[in-house]
Amino acid sequence: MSFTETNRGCDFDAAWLEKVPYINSNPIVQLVNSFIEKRLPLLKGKQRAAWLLRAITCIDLTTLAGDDTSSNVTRLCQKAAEPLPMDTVAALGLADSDLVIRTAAICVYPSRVSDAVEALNRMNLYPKIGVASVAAGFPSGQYSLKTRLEEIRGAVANGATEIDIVIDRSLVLTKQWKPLYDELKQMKEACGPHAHMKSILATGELGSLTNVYKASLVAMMAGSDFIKTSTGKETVNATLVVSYVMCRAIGDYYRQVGYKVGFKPAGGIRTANDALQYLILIKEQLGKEWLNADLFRIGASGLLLDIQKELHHFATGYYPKVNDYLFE
Ligand SMILES: O=C[C@H](O)COP(=O)(O)O
Repeated sequence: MSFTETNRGCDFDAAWLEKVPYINSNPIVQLVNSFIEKRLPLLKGKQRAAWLLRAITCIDLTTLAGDDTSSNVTRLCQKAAEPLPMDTVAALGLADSDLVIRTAAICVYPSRVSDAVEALNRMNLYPKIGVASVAAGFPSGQYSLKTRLEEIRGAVANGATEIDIVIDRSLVLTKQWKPLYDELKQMKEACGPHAHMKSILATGELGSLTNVYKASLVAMMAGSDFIKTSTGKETVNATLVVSYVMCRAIGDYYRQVGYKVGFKPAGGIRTANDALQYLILIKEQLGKEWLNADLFRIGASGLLLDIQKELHHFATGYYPKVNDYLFE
């Protein structure tokens, strides 16, 4: 990953938000289902394998558990560096190629950032593999702004290269768009000039698709480098329908303001098919240029195993059993 100073924000535009029409979910559900049903079966054989490899390079490999320790964070970093077993890499014909398959980043709690930085440094992969820290009172956002900002600064000081902040959903539910913008501007400032800010909207708690669209716009106006669906801790996490709405907002923002903002679905993405559906959606909505780790991430703790199994089967004709992974 390259880290350049980013400035994707613009002034708060209340008139733009007022013009946003009511967004009805029914036609979007039908539209999304119909194009995914058509496109997904068309991805077969080598093309499907290539898309799965692409998906791996866009994963923010995540552990966000109360029992995380330096050991499991170290193992996560090793997985991020070598997400596919050697025999799969060899069978795919990638062993001698220049193509290095790694995940884009790992994603951890703020107190595990130093462990991740140390582990990646030992492999000379920091910051080639990014260290994303959740912050700002993850997952609820229900803390004072002061402590939320301090948490961001602390994670950056410990070496986080990306900060996944959560928004205060109460500001959306009470339509306080300008206060939301002001908070997010301060969070972006707390990230400093190098750490990228991903804004988690927690769409499952925003009440309506219209709110999802408006919150997406406000997060982008405030300078977010990415907008992200969910923490993985809400009752409803990433869905294709909210992703469609967020991608519409990203496309509209790009046409109006001129900045490309990234998209990160997260929460409950577990299978190769789940991942491919998001890739199809992004390509359809935003175009091929968004299909890389600078503009697209998948936040997932449990997706890699399913992709590993499918690629192994594709390359060798053998479906590994769970036991095959026990001693990795
Ligand atoms: O940001 C990433 C999410 O917390 C991951 O959610 P997951 O554990 O459901 O994959």
